Amino acid sequence: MSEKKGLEGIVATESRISSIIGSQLTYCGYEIDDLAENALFEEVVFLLWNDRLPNQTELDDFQAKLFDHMTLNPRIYTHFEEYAADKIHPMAGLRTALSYLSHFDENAEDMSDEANQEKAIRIQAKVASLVAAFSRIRSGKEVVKPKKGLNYAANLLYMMKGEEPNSTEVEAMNKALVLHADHELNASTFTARVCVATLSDMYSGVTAAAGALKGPLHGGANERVMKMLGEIESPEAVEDYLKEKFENKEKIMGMGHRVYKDGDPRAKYLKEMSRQLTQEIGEPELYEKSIKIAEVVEREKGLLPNVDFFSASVYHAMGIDHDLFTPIFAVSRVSGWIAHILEQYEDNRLIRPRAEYVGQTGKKYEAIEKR
Ligand SMILES: CC(=O)SCCNC(=O)CCNC(=O)[C@H](O)C(C)(C)COP(=O)(O)OP(=O)(O)OC[C@H]1O[C@@H](n2cnc3c(N)ncnc32)[C@H](O)[C@@H]1OP(=O)(O)O
Ligand SMILES: O=C([O-])CC(=O)C(=O)O
Repeated sequence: MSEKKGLEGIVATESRISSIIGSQLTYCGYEIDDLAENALFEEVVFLLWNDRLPNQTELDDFQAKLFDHMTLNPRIYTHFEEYAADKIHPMAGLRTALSYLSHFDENAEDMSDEANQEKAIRIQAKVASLVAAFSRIRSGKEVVKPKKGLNYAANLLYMMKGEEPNSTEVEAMNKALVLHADHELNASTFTARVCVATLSDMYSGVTAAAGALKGPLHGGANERVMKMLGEIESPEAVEDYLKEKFENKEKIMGMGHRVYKDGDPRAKYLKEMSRQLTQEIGEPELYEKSIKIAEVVEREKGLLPNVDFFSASVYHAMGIDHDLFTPIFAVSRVSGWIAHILEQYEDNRLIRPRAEYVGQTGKKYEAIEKR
Protein backbone atom coordinates (compact mmCIF):
# COMPACT_ATOMS: atom_id res chain seq x y z
CA MET A 1 0.00 0.00 0.00
CA SER A 2 1.58 3.27 -1.04
CA GLU A 3 -0.69 5.47 1.10
CA LYS A 4 -0.59 5.74 4.89
CA LYS A 5 -3.85 4.34 6.26
CA GLY A 6 -5.69 7.10 8.10
CA LEU A 7 -2.99 9.52 6.83
CA GLU A 8 -0.95 8.69 9.94
CA GLY A 9 2.10 10.91 10.26
CA ILE A 10 1.35 12.81 7.03
CA VAL A 11 1.99 16.56 7.29
CA ALA A 12 -0.91 18.03 5.30
CA THR A 13 -0.45 21.76 5.94
CA GLU A 14 1.62 24.39 7.70
CA SER A 15 -0.10 26.05 10.65
CA ARG A 16 0.78 28.70 13.24
CA ILE A 17 -2.11 27.79 15.55
CA SER A 18 -1.16 24.83 17.71
CA SER A 19 1.76 22.48 17.87
CA ILE A 20 2.29 18.99 19.30
CA ILE A 21 5.83 17.81 19.92
CA GLY A 22 6.00 14.59 21.91
CA SER A 23 3.61 15.25 24.78
CA GLN A 24 4.01 19.01 24.60
CA LEU A 25 1.04 20.99 23.30
CA THR A 26 1.20 24.72 22.61
CA TYR A 27 -1.33 27.25 21.33
CA CYS A 28 0.44 30.00 19.32
CA GLY A 29 3.66 29.38 21.27
CA TYR A 30 2.08 29.23 24.75
CA GLU A 31 2.34 25.97 26.69
CA ILE A 32 -1.05 24.39 27.40
CA ASP A 33 -0.03 24.21 31.11
CA ASP A 34 0.46 27.96 31.23
CA LEU A 35 -2.89 28.63 29.58
CA ALA A 36 -4.82 25.99 31.55
CA GLU A 37 -3.57 27.46 34.82
CA ASN A 38 -3.94 31.13 33.99
CA ALA A 39 -6.07 31.99 30.99
CA LEU A 40 -9.68 32.89 30.50
CA PHE A 41 -11.28 30.99 27.61
CA GLU A 42 -12.02 34.28 25.79
CA GLU A 43 -8.31 35.18 25.93
CA VAL A 44 -7.48 31.83 24.35
CA VAL A 45 -10.04 32.36 21.58
CA PHE A 46 -8.56 35.80 20.87
CA LEU A 47 -5.08 34.24 20.88
CA LEU A 48 -6.03 31.51 18.40
CA TRP A 49 -7.62 34.01 16.02
CA ASN A 50 -5.04 36.80 16.32
CA ASP A 51 -1.79 34.99 17.21
CA ARG A 52 -1.36 37.12 20.35
CA LEU A 53 -3.06 37.58 23.71
CA PRO A 54 -5.38 40.59 24.08
CA ASN A 55 -4.68 43.54 26.35
CA GLN A 56 -7.40 44.49 28.87
CA THR A 57 -9.20 46.89 26.51
CA GLU A 58 -9.18 44.34 23.70
CA LEU A 59 -10.43 41.61 26.03
CA ASP A 60 -13.25 43.82 27.33
CA ASP A 61 -14.24 44.66 23.79
CA PHE A 62 -14.05 41.00 22.68
CA GLN A 63 -16.18 39.83 25.62
CA ALA A 64 -18.73 42.57 24.97
CA LYS A 65 -19.01 41.55 21.31
CA LEU A 66 -19.42 37.90 22.27
CA PHE A 67 -22.13 38.82 24.76
CA ASP A 68 -23.95 40.98 22.19
CA HIS A 69 -24.16 38.06 19.77
CA MET A 70 -25.22 35.36 22.23
CA THR A 71 -28.94 35.88 21.75
CA LEU A 72 -30.58 33.51 19.25
CA ASN A 73 -33.36 34.06 16.74
CA PRO A 74 -36.47 32.48 18.36
CA ARG A 75 -37.12 30.50 15.17
CA ILE A 76 -34.24 28.31 16.33
CA TYR A 77 -36.26 27.44 19.44
CA THR A 78 -39.10 26.17 17.24
CA HIS A 79 -36.61 23.94 15.46
CA PHE A 80 -35.33 22.65 18.79
CA GLU A 81 -38.86 21.76 19.87
CA GLU A 82 -39.09 19.53 16.79
CA TYR A 83 -35.67 17.97 17.43
CA ALA A 84 -36.64 17.31 21.04
CA ALA A 85 -39.95 15.71 20.01
CA ASP A 86 -38.03 13.46 17.61
CA LYS A 87 -35.50 12.67 20.38
CA ILE A 88 -32.56 13.40 18.14
CA HIS A 89 -29.09 13.33 19.64
CA PRO A 90 -27.99 16.83 20.79
CA MET A 91 -24.86 16.55 18.64
CA ALA A 92 -27.03 15.97 15.56
CA GLY A 93 -29.14 18.92 16.70
CA LEU A 94 -26.07 21.10 17.10
CA ARG A 95 -24.75 20.11 13.67
CA THR A 96 -28.06 21.11 12.05
CA ALA A 97 -28.36 24.28 14.14
CA LEU A 98 -24.84 25.48 13.23
CA SER A 99 -25.91 25.32 9.61
CA TYR A 100 -29.25 26.99 10.36
CA LEU A 101 -27.45 29.93 12.05
CA SER A 102 -26.32 31.07 8.60
CA HIS A 103 -29.94 31.73 7.62
CA PHE A 104 -30.04 34.61 10.10
CA ASP A 105 -26.75 36.17 9.01
CA GLU A 106 -27.21 38.50 6.06
CA ASN A 107 -23.44 38.42 5.47
CA ALA A 108 -23.18 34.62 5.49
CA GLU A 109 -21.99 34.55 1.88
CA ASP A 110 -19.71 37.61 2.14
CA MET A 111 -16.16 36.25 2.00
CA SER A 112 -14.36 39.50 2.90
CA ASP A 113 -11.96 39.42 5.88
CA GLU A 114 -14.20 41.84 7.72
CA ALA A 115 -17.31 39.69 7.25
CA ASN A 116 -15.38 36.55 8.26
CA GLN A 117 -14.17 38.20 11.50
CA GLU A 118 -17.76 39.15 12.22
CA LYS A 119 -19.01 35.60 11.47
CA ALA A 120 -16.32 34.18 13.75
CA ILE A 121 -17.64 36.17 16.72
CA ARG A 122 -21.27 35.39 15.90
CA ILE A 123 -20.65 31.63 15.68
CA GLN A 124 -18.52 31.47 18.85
CA ALA A 125 -21.09 33.53 20.75
CA LYS A 126 -24.10 31.56 19.57
CA VAL A 127 -22.73 28.03 19.90
CA ALA A 128 -22.96 28.22 23.71
CA SER A 129 -26.52 29.51 23.47
CA LEU A 130 -27.46 26.73 21.04
CA VAL A 131 -26.30 23.97 23.38
CA ALA A 132 -27.92 25.60 26.41
CA ALA A 133 -31.22 26.31 24.62
CA PHE A 134 -31.43 22.77 23.24
CA SER A 135 -30.86 21.27 26.66
CA ARG A 136 -33.55 23.44 28.26
CA ILE A 137 -36.15 23.09 25.52
CA ARG A 138 -35.97 19.31 25.51
CA SER A 139 -36.51 19.30 29.29
CA GLY A 140 -39.59 21.52 28.88
CA LYS A 141 -37.85 24.48 30.52
CA GLU A 142 -37.79 28.17 29.54
CA VAL A 143 -34.76 29.29 27.54
CA VAL A 144 -32.43 31.41 29.68
CA LYS A 145 -30.89 34.51 28.08
CA PRO A 146 -27.19 35.25 28.77
CA LYS A 147 -26.37 37.51 31.70
CA LYS A 148 -24.22 40.59 31.31
CA GLY A 149 -21.09 40.57 33.46
CA LEU A 150 -20.62 36.79 33.37
CA ASN A 151 -17.69 35.40 31.44
CA TYR A 152 -18.19 32.85 28.63
CA ALA A 153 -17.84 29.75 30.81
CA ALA A 154 -20.16 31.18 33.46
CA ASN A 155 -22.75 32.17 30.88
CA LEU A 156 -22.68 28.73 29.30
CA LEU A 157 -23.46 27.17 32.70
CA TYR A 158 -25.96 29.89 33.59
CA MET A 159 -27.91 29.44 30.34
CA MET A 160 -27.94 25.67 30.83
CA LYS A 161 -28.91 25.58 34.49
CA GLY A 162 -30.91 28.79 34.90
CA GLU A 163 -28.98 29.79 38.00
CA GLU A 164 -25.62 31.45 38.47
CA PRO A 165 -22.87 28.87 38.86
CA ASN A 166 -20.45 29.07 41.77
CA SER A 167 -16.79 29.99 41.28
CA THR A 168 -15.60 26.35 41.43
CA GLU A 169 -17.96 25.39 38.60
CA VAL A 170 -16.95 28.41 36.51
CA GLU A 171 -13.25 27.70 37.03
CA ALA A 172 -13.71 24.05 36.06
CA MET A 173 -15.72 24.87 32.93
CA ASN A 174 -13.27 27.61 31.91
CA LYS A 175 -10.36 25.18 32.24
CA ALA A 176 -12.19 22.49 30.27
CA LEU A 177 -12.92 25.01 27.50
CA VAL A 178 -9.28 26.13 27.39
CA LEU A 179 -8.05 22.52 27.22
CA HIS A 180 -10.38 21.59 24.33
CA ALA A 181 -9.98 24.74 22.21
CA ASP A 182 -7.56 23.56 19.56
CA HIS A 183 -5.50 20.52 18.68
CA GLU A 184 -3.49 20.82 15.49
CA LEU A 185 -4.89 18.80 12.59
CA ASN A 186 -7.37 16.59 14.43
CA ALA A 187 -10.13 14.99 12.33
CA SER A 188 -12.79 17.69 12.81
CA THR A 189 -10.35 20.56 12.20
CA PHE A 190 -9.04 18.85 9.08
CA THR A 191 -12.66 18.42 7.96
CA ALA A 192 -13.27 22.15 8.46
CA ARG A 193 -10.19 22.99 6.41
CA VAL A 194 -11.08 20.59 3.59
CA CYS A 195 -14.57 22.09 3.47
CA VAL A 196 -13.56 25.76 3.31
CA ALA A 197 -10.64 25.08 0.96
CA THR A 198 -13.34 24.85 -1.74
CA LEU A 199 -13.97 28.50 -0.74
CA SER A 200 -17.18 27.51 0.95
CA ASP A 201 -18.36 29.74 3.81
CA MET A 202 -17.51 29.55 7.52
CA TYR A 203 -20.91 28.14 8.54
CA SER A 204 -20.36 25.22 6.15
CA GLY A 205 -16.89 24.67 7.65
CA VAL A 206 -18.07 24.46 11.26
CA THR A 207 -21.09 22.34 10.30
CA ALA A 208 -18.85 19.82 8.53
CA ALA A 209 -16.47 19.84 11.49
CA ALA A 210 -19.29 19.20 13.97
CA GLY A 211 -20.22 16.12 11.96
CA ALA A 212 -16.68 14.81 12.30
CA LEU A 213 -16.42 15.61 16.02
CA LYS A 214 -19.61 13.65 16.70
CA GLY A 215 -18.01 10.26 15.97
CA PRO A 216 -16.97 7.97 18.86
CA LEU A 217 -13.35 7.77 17.68
CA HIS A 218 -13.13 11.56 18.14
CA GLY A 219 -15.22 13.93 20.33
CA GLY A 220 -18.03 11.41 20.73
CA ALA A 221 -15.79 9.29 22.97
CA ASN A 222 -16.50 11.33 26.13
CA GLU A 223 -20.18 10.33 26.20
CA ARG A 224 -19.19 6.66 25.68
CA VAL A 225 -16.72 6.86 28.57
CA MET A 226 -19.61 7.81 30.85
CA LYS A 227 -21.67 4.91 29.49
CA MET A 228 -18.79 2.55 30.31
CA LEU A 229 -18.47 3.98 33.83
CA GLY A 230 -22.19 3.33 34.28
CA GLU A 231 -21.83 -0.28 33.13
CA ILE A 232 -19.08 -1.06 35.66
CA GLU A 233 -20.42 -1.62 39.15
CA SER A 234 -17.31 -0.95 41.19
CA PRO A 235 -13.54 -0.52 40.85
CA GLU A 236 -13.26 -4.26 41.67
CA ALA A 237 -15.40 -5.10 38.61
CA VAL A 238 -13.10 -3.26 36.17
CA GLU A 239 -10.72 -6.17 35.45
CA ASP A 240 -13.49 -8.57 34.37
CA TYR A 241 -15.32 -5.90 32.39
CA LEU A 242 -12.22 -4.98 30.43
CA LYS A 243 -11.16 -8.60 29.95
CA GLU A 244 -14.40 -9.22 28.08
CA LYS A 245 -13.94 -6.04 26.02
CA PHE A 246 -10.41 -7.07 25.06
CA GLU A 247 -11.59 -10.58 24.13
CA ASN A 248 -14.25 -9.06 21.87
CA LYS A 249 -11.62 -6.71 20.38
CA GLU A 250 -13.68 -3.71 21.48
CA LYS A 251 -11.99 -0.37 21.91
CA ILE A 252 -11.94 1.25 25.33
CA MET A 253 -13.30 4.74 24.92
CA GLY A 254 -11.17 7.65 26.08
CA MET A 255 -7.98 5.60 25.80
CA GLY A 256 -5.24 5.90 23.18
CA HIS A 257 -4.37 8.64 20.74
CA ARG A 258 -3.17 8.89 17.15
CA VAL A 259 -0.39 11.37 18.01
CA TYR A 260 0.35 11.12 21.74
CA LYS A 261 2.00 7.83 22.52
CA ASP A 262 3.47 8.94 25.88
CA GLY A 263 0.35 10.61 27.23
CA ASP A 264 -2.01 13.50 26.50
CA PRO A 265 -0.84 16.62 28.40
CA ARG A 266 -4.47 17.75 28.87
CA ALA A 267 -5.54 14.61 30.70
CA LYS A 268 -3.72 15.40 33.97
CA TYR A 269 -5.84 18.52 34.51
CA LEU A 270 -9.08 16.68 33.82
CA LYS A 271 -7.92 13.83 36.06
CA GLU A 272 -7.39 16.19 39.01
CA MET A 273 -10.68 17.96 38.31
CA SER A 274 -12.40 14.57 38.20
CA ARG A 275 -10.88 13.63 41.58
CA GLN A 276 -12.02 16.85 43.21
CA LEU A 277 -15.45 17.20 41.64
CA THR A 278 -16.57 13.57 42.01
CA GLN A 279 -15.56 13.82 45.68
CA GLU A 280 -17.61 17.00 46.06
CA ILE A 281 -20.77 15.42 44.64
CA GLY A 282 -20.29 12.31 46.77
CA GLU A 283 -19.52 9.97 43.85
CA PRO A 284 -15.79 9.30 44.33
CA GLU A 285 -16.22 5.78 42.90
CA LEU A 286 -16.53 7.33 39.44
CA TYR A 287 -12.98 8.60 39.78
CA GLU A 288 -11.82 5.34 41.36
CA LYS A 289 -13.29 3.29 38.49
CA SER A 290 -11.65 5.66 35.99
CA ILE A 291 -8.26 5.24 37.65
CA LYS A 292 -8.62 1.46 37.61
CA ILE A 293 -9.64 1.42 33.92
CA ALA A 294 -6.64 3.58 33.01
CA GLU A 295 -4.33 1.30 35.01
CA VAL A 296 -5.58 -1.92 33.37
CA VAL A 297 -5.64 -0.50 29.81
CA GLU A 298 -2.09 0.79 30.23
CA ARG A 299 -0.92 -2.56 31.62
CA GLU A 300 -2.68 -4.68 28.94
CA LYS A 301 -2.48 -2.41 25.88
CA GLY A 302 0.12 0.22 26.68
CA LEU A 303 -2.49 2.94 26.03
CA LEU A 304 -2.98 6.10 28.08
CA PRO A 305 -6.04 8.34 28.72
CA ASN A 306 -6.83 11.03 26.16
CA VAL A 307 -8.70 14.31 26.71
CA ASP A 308 -12.08 12.53 26.51
CA PHE A 309 -11.42 10.09 29.37
CA PHE A 310 -11.57 12.16 32.56
CA SER A 311 -13.69 14.92 31.02
CA ALA A 312 -16.61 12.47 31.21
CA SER A 313 -16.67 12.29 35.02
CA VAL A 314 -15.86 16.02 35.22
CA TYR A 315 -18.93 16.98 33.15
CA HIS A 316 -21.08 14.44 35.00
CA ALA A 317 -20.01 15.96 38.32
CA MET A 318 -20.96 19.39 36.96
CA GLY A 319 -24.50 18.09 36.47
CA ILE A 320 -24.33 18.04 32.67
CA ASP A 321 -26.47 15.48 30.81
CA HIS A 322 -24.26 12.77 29.32
CA ASP A 323 -25.39 13.33 25.73
CA LEU A 324 -24.35 16.98 26.04
CA PHE A 325 -20.68 16.15 26.70
CA THR A 326 -19.73 16.21 23.00
CA PRO A 327 -21.72 19.40 22.31
CA ILE A 328 -19.80 21.04 25.19
CA PHE A 329 -16.56 19.90 23.53
CA ALA A 330 -17.84 21.53 20.32
CA VAL A 331 -18.56 24.83 22.11
CA SER A 332 -14.85 25.05 22.85
CA ARG A 333 -13.50 23.50 19.63
CA VAL A 334 -15.50 25.93 17.43
CA SER A 335 -12.77 28.42 18.38
CA GLY A 336 -10.06 26.17 16.92
CA TRP A 337 -12.12 25.33 13.82
CA ILE A 338 -12.59 29.04 13.16
CA ALA A 339 -8.89 29.80 13.69
CA HIS A 340 -8.03 27.10 11.12
CA ILE A 341 -10.73 28.26 8.71
CA LEU A 342 -9.33 31.81 8.82
CA GLU A 343 -5.82 30.45 8.35
CA GLN A 344 -6.97 28.32 5.40
CA TYR A 345 -8.57 31.35 3.71
CA GLU A 346 -5.33 33.36 4.15
CA ASP A 347 -3.36 31.16 1.76
CA ASN A 348 -5.88 28.81 0.21
CA ARG A 349 -5.46 25.95 -2.19
CA LEU A 350 -8.10 23.28 -2.85
CA ILE A 351 -7.40 20.17 -0.72
CA ARG A 352 -7.74 17.23 -3.08
CA PRO A 353 -5.51 14.21 -2.48
CA ARG A 354 -5.47 11.07 -4.65
CA ALA A 355 -6.62 7.50 -3.98
CA GLU A 356 -4.79 4.41 -5.10
CA TYR A 357 -7.29 2.40 -7.17
CA VAL A 358 -7.64 -1.21 -6.01
CA GLY A 359 -11.01 -2.06 -7.60
CA GLN A 360 -12.01 -4.23 -10.56
CA THR A 361 -10.84 -3.42 -14.07
CA GLY A 362 -11.94 -4.17 -17.64
CA LYS A 363 -15.63 -4.71 -16.85
CA LYS A 364 -18.27 -4.42 -19.61
CA TYR A 365 -21.82 -3.17 -19.09
CA GLU A 366 -24.36 -6.03 -19.16
CA ALA A 367 -28.07 -5.56 -19.80
CA ILE A 368 -29.98 -5.88 -16.51
CA GLU A 369 -31.81 -9.10 -17.50
CA LYS A 370 -28.45 -10.82 -18.02
CA ARG A 371 -27.12 -10.08 -14.51
C1 LIG B 1 -10.52 14.27 21.21
C2 LIG B 1 -10.12 13.00 20.60
O1 LIG B 1 -10.47 12.76 19.48
S1 LIG B 1 -9.15 11.97 21.49
C3 LIG B 1 -9.55 10.35 20.85
C4 LIG B 1 -10.94 9.94 21.28
N1 LIG B 1 -11.26 8.56 20.84
C5 LIG B 1 -11.28 7.54 21.68
O2 LIG B 1 -11.03 7.65 22.86
C6 LIG B 1 -11.68 6.20 21.08
C7 LIG B 1 -10.79 5.08 21.54
N2 LIG B 1 -9.46 5.21 20.98
C8 LIG B 1 -9.21 4.83 19.68
O3 LIG B 1 -10.10 4.34 18.97
C9 LIG B 1 -7.83 5.05 19.13
O4 LIG B 1 -6.88 5.02 20.15
C10 LIG B 1 -7.73 6.38 18.34
C11 LIG B 1 -8.76 6.39 17.22
C12 LIG B 1 -7.98 7.57 19.26
C13 LIG B 1 -6.33 6.51 17.76
O5 LIG B 1 -6.16 5.46 16.95
P1 LIG B 1 -4.84 5.02 16.17
O6 LIG B 1 -3.64 5.52 16.79
O7 LIG B 1 -5.09 5.29 14.76
O8 LIG B 1 -4.87 3.49 16.47
P2 LIG B 1 -5.75 2.37 15.75
O9 LIG B 1 -7.20 2.63 15.88
O10 LIG B 1 -5.21 2.16 14.39
O11 LIG B 1 -5.36 1.16 16.71
C14 LIG B 1 -4.06 0.56 16.73
C15 LIG B 1 -4.14 -0.68 17.62
O12 LIG B 1 -4.36 -0.26 18.98
C16 LIG B 1 -5.60 -0.75 19.43
N3 LIG B 1 -6.29 0.32 20.14
C17 LIG B 1 -6.19 1.64 19.90
N4 LIG B 1 -6.97 2.31 20.74
C18 LIG B 1 -7.55 1.40 21.54
C19 LIG B 1 -8.45 1.48 22.60
N5 LIG B 1 -8.93 2.64 23.01
N6 LIG B 1 -8.85 0.34 23.20
C20 LIG B 1 -8.38 -0.84 22.79
N7 LIG B 1 -7.52 -0.98 21.78
C21 LIG B 1 -7.11 0.12 21.16
C22 LIG B 1 -6.41 -1.10 18.17
O13 LIG B 1 -7.39 -2.04 18.41
C23 LIG B 1 -5.30 -1.59 17.28
O14 LIG B 1 -4.94 -2.88 17.66
P3 LIG B 1 -4.47 -3.97 16.56
O15 LIG B 1 -3.24 -3.37 15.93
O16 LIG B 1 -4.24 -5.19 17.37
O17 LIG B 1 -5.60 -4.09 15.57
O1 LIG C 1 -5.85 15.38 17.82
C1 LIG C 1 -6.60 14.40 17.71
O2 LIG C 1 -6.48 13.50 16.87
C2 LIG C 1 -7.74 14.25 18.65
C3 LIG C 1 -7.67 15.15 19.83
O3 LIG C 1 -7.01 14.87 20.80
C4 LIG C 1 -8.38 16.42 19.77
O4 LIG C 1 -8.99 16.73 18.75
O5 LIG C 1 -8.35 17.17 20.77
